[in-house]
Amino acid sequence: MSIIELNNISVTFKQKKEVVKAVDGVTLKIQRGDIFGILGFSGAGKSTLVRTINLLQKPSAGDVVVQGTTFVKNGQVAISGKELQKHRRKIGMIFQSFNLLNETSVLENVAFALRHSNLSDEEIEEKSLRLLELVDLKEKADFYPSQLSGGQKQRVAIARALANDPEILLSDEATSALDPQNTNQILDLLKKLNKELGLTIVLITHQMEAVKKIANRVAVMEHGHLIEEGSLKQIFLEPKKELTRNFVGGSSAAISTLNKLNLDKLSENEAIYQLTYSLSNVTKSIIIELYSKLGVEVSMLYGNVELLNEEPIGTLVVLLKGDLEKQKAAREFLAKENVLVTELDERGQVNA
Ligand SMILES: Nc1ncnc2c1ncn2[C@@H]1O[C@H](COP(=O)(O)OP(=O)(O)OP(=O)(O)O)[C@@H](O)[C@H]1O
Repeated sequence: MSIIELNNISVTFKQKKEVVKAVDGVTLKIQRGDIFGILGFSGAGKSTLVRTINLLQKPSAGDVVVQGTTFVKNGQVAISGKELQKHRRKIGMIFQSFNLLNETSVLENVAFALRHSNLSDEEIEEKSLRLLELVDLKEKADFYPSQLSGGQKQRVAIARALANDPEILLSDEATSALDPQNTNQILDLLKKLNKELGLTIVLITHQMEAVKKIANRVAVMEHGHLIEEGSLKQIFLEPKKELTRNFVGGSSAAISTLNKLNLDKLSENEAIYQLTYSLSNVTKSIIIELYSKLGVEVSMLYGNVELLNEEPIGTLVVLLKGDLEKQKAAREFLAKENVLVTELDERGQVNA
């Protein structure tokens, strides 16, 4: 049984005369132990959708079932306030803005989440320190949030979110305000918590890099709709929708490399492609064959191999030189070899 089931969820906001359908008929099943990435640009409806899981947002229509308990049936709340409160404690949540209490210490921030527990003051302190140790921040227990870096603040927020031993953690753009180094540390921590505690994580983000690093399943949202869903590998290597291709194409490292190269405008016989492929599917030296079989000249602009759920995935950005016919033959050859081909412009943006 899925740990989270959203069935045909819609959320409508009415503002004066305007009606905004923030979420439109989304059905989603999340399995226990998943790190489920929900990817989409700002305004796609990700936060609104995820807030229906703990009923911070009541859906206008649809069903919400969490850990086997029906919270909402046909758009109607189906659980008492008291029961909901009990269940909510088992659903941790972290945000882009950390939402810490600035007037209290790090330790008290975590302890605050335990104020309704049956633990004694001593036990609360002990547990809060244990949680801070889990996020590697025990030595900052007596500090105040203003004395911490963004990454450290997010770690306090994570410790607080784990205080009531939740099985689910909702992460709403938790790394969006952080620099790349802190982002990586937080993502590593989330992965560790998933592995060690079996925590199911719903990761809302507009950053493909975050999804790539830790998610095992991915859904893509656009204009309130869920437009695509699959395993990380499916989304990465076989994206079906234009928007998904855009997220996958033009990886941020490739874009930054291309910008540094500062290439001139491409001529008619030139094209830049991002090639993405699983190393286990592509064994031939495709680049050599492009030249030897098809007579297409290839310049390498960027290359990288990374692990996606332990599977090595290659990303190359190449400049191909050849007339239109050769370019077409090259694309067909690559597609036949299980290589995802995305055309980029000279700045690394996806050419629609
Ligand atoms: N309380 C609200 N009242 C009115 N409109 C809202 C409300 N909350 C969200 N919206 C609208 O619903 C749509 C989806 O917003 P939502 O915050 O869910 O998107 P998102 O994908 O999470 O983007 P972001 O990352 O920018 O928050 C937007 O058009 C937003 O303006």
